[in-house]
Amino acid sequence: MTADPGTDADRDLDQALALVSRAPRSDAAGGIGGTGGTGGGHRAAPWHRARETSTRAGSAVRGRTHRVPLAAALGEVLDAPLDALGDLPSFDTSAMDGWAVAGPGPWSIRPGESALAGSERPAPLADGEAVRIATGARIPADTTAVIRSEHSREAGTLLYAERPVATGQDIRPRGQECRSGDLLLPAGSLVTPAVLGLAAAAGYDELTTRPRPRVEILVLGDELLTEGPPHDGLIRDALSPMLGPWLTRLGAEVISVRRLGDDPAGAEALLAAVTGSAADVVITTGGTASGPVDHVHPVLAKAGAELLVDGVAVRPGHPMLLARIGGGAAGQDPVRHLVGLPGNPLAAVSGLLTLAEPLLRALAGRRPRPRYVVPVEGDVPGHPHDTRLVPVLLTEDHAVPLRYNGPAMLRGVAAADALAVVPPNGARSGQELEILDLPWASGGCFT
Ligand SMILES: Nc1nc2c(c(=O)[nH]1)N[C@H]1C(S)=C(S)[C@@H](COP(=O)(O)OP(=O)(O)OC[C@H]3O[C@@H](n4cnc5c(N)ncnc54)[C@H](O)[C@@H]3O)O[C@H]1N2
Ligand code: MOO
Repeated sequence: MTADPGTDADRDLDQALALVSRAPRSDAAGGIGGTGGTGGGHRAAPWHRARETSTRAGSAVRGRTHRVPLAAALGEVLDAPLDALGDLPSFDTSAMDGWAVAGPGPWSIRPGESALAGSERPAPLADGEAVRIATGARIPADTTAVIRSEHSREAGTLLYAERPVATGQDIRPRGQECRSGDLLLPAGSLVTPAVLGLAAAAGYDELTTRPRPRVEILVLGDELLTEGPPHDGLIRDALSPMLGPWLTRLGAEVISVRRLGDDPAGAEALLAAVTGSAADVVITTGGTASGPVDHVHPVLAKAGAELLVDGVAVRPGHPMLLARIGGGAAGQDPVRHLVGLPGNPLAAVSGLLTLAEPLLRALAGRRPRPRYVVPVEGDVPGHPHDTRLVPVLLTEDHAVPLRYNGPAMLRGVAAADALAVVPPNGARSGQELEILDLPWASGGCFT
């Protein structure tokens, strides 16, 4: 933020800045975040608690719903149960290529006729009769069994079984998988490719789902180049190319990515987004600490935002924050959240996994990701008070920490499968560490 504001709006913002720099940071989150300053103080939220707060914040928002064609529902969550619209299979079906037979053999072959999948139902079988049938074809009335072609022998007009024949064998009876009205999947299920297949098999053309949370990304900073090598104290913007696709992989709909300067116009644009964005979540990068032009906190104060998390006891990324805007006393205004990611690129990744991911999952109606642990290979140094998130490669049975894991570095995480959660004071070789999979490594890419 620069001095010498020219307009009323600039002056307002400047006053807000002055207010915030005099007063201790809001503690409105009931002690969740703390006064923080740059967020790394002793009142920063413990890492697990910050994630829980984020999940709770997302779960508290009444979700939107929409009805969409099957393909558009992929990666969203069902808002209504998936009930069987009819019986499945909807008719008695042959499970094998072979013969439909009635009664004990040998059977006389019905000449010139085959029951094929999708074709009309053949005439009922008389006792002692056999008709050629294909997998998926409708079973003629009065059939007692299907005999696989490789278990049968034709001799002239007669058919012989080469194995004992059990009544009902290789017939899939109508309703074997479900009866009309059965619950196939409860509301809250994630629409995976398998769910799309099931929904189609059950006859659905559309599904009612929770839409993806809309995200707007605001990259703050004057020192950022959009092309070419870094020069003259200017650096490349590493976050714009990374965050959009990453958030998409986390299940968000990214509606815009904008760069804002550190000048009053940038602060005004930030305020406008905080108070009026069409997004459910505004994600900012940079400007979270206490530098002379760090204006995220002052803008949030001016917008009357509630700081739910203001600093997290995690390295890198401790100045990250989560704020709630709107909602009103009676909950009449739309609720929007802001996740403030620190500008250092690995610190931004840390904030993405700590605050943005749990928030987005909850807003999308998804359950928190299951926790799992893997033994670490080698001792890992810890921070005396804070959790560390360390990029790791996953082998069959170990997490192998990677070098180049400093807050300003992406070299480690770019080669990583996951981040390991290292408790305060570090971990001994073989100790089990919680693992946060990166979305492309965990196979969740269809979202
Ligand atoms: N007095 C203190 N200063 C700082 C503290 C502190 O506790 N006390 N914390 C440090 C830590 S830790 C972090 S993390 C950063 C957070 O800083 P900000 O969120 O305010 O971010 P900036 O100051 O804007 O930038 C920090 C750093 O990151 C670079 N950056 C910013 N945006 C991008 C981008 N899009 N692509 C690549 N690199 C980016 C920026 O140039 C700076 O080098 O604060 C410390 N300071
Ligand atoms: O939180 Mo900062 O990430 O240590 O650079």
